[in-house]
Amino acid sequence: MLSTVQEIIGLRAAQLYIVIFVFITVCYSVSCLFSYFRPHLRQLPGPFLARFTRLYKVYISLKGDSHIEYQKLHDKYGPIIRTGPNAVSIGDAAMIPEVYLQGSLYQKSSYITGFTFTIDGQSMENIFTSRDAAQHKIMRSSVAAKYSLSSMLQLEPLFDKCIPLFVAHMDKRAGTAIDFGEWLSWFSFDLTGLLSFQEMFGFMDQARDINGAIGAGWATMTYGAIVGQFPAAHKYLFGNPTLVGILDRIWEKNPINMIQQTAYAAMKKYDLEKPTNMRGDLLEYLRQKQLKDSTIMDEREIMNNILIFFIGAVDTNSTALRAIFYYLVKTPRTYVTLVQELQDADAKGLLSDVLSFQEGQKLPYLQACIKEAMRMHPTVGSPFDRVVPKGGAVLNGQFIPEGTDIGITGWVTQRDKAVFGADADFFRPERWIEVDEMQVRRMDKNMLAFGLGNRSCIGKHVAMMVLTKTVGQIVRNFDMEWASEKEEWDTTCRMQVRQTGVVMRLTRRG
Ligand code: HEM
Repeated sequence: MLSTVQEIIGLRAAQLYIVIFVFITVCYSVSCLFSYFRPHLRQLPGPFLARFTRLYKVYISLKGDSHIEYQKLHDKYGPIIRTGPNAVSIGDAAMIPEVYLQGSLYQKSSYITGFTFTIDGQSMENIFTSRDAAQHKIMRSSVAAKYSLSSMLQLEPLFDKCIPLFVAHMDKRAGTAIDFGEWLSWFSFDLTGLLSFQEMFGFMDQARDINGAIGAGWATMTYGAIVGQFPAAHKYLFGNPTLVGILDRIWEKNPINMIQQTAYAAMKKYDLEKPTNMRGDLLEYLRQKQLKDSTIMDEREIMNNILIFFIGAVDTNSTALRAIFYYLVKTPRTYVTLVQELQDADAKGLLSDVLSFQEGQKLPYLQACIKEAMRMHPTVGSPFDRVVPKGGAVLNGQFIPEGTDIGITGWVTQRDKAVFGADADFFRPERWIEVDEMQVRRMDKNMLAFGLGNRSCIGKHVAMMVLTKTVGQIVRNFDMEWASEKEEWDTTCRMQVRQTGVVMRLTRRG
């Protein structure tokens, strides 16, 4: 083909390559120039490179510090900045209601494209990735009841099986320095298995990342963060069932396979045993739903829901737990206060052997520590992008054209000194307790830890149960100290902000 073209136009190979290169360079430069001058966006401040190309966002994603970068950018350029040819970041919580609280008016942008799963040879949208308002509504409402608070309380006996196991593992290692951050990941994976289909994977028992599942989950985050900038590429990469099929055969032990295979085995077991007691796990709910109406919940949809439960829960819960323990240990005064609250409640006979969720909810300092750590370290580090609807929007007096990706990150709004006070950069749980309701509401309006609106976190109740019960039970039993040679942890943002180097020493309290 190439040689025919050469013959026709009479060029040598080298000359032809130069022509192709020049042609592509000119096209790319022209499209960059168009991007730069995009009406209404060109007057917005922001980093120079971002005006031309999406590669700026890829660059800060790969650098791994976008959670910090967005803070710096807003400090430098103000509340509305241009972060891409067609992307804007907002740094003022006053604009949260416009972007996130208008039902489905502002649809999710394509930043989540890379997070679809291939199930039985078919690439499927899920609750997190769906950008079609009607499809998302059906998906979300079909499982909403299971994620409700009352339904989540049925899961409590499963927590009470897993948390004592975690405590026992900590007992075995008491007095030695351990990578507590890793342990939280292993605990979270095992717990999620129990809540999903009553099976633990054995991460805690083996004290290792089985099949490299947690590491591979992180690689998926990196893939998602980059492909989110070039969503059209996804269908040729991990959104391509043929490619995924080949990879699955070469790499049998990949984590999604591992979860799927364990889930299929658990489904078979469930069907065989036909349990009549209310087990409370997600699989039971989905199977029962399917029995009532298999058009809403077919076999693939069951697996889709199980996978999103895992992807939604494992890393987010462990990241939040790491943040809470880190800030408590690094601010010893707060650790002592929390121990005192737990001991006082214990002395009054208010606590069960394994702290119940309801008991934990009645401990104001515990709840304040959780909220404050999630303020200091929101799990998601990049803005949750939405698309400006038809007709455009006026934000802070600035017209933003329709089709623009627009987003806000909690890493900016949750450190706003005008709202949280001059000490907003410090962990101080008391800020949630010592003020009146009006100030709490004011601070809550800046909080994006679980997102807001119709795309906010559906798993918030599960998460609050994990955090309340786990933190309460560990702090109740152990003293903890920082045992890393390094003074600080390391944080890397690939959409989620993961921490490494959380080395601690736990000592059983007498
Ligand atoms: C501390 C733990 C957690 C944090 C901080 C967290 C955070 C978030 C945030 C910020 C969003 C909104 C993203 C956006 O607007 O684009 C979200 C959505 C979501 N989360 Fe969580 N999450 C946590 C735990 C969980 C758990 C335990 C589950 C499942 C059991 C879960 C499942 C989901 C799902 C399915 C969505 C998508 C909802 C939708 O688009 O309708 N999350 N989460």
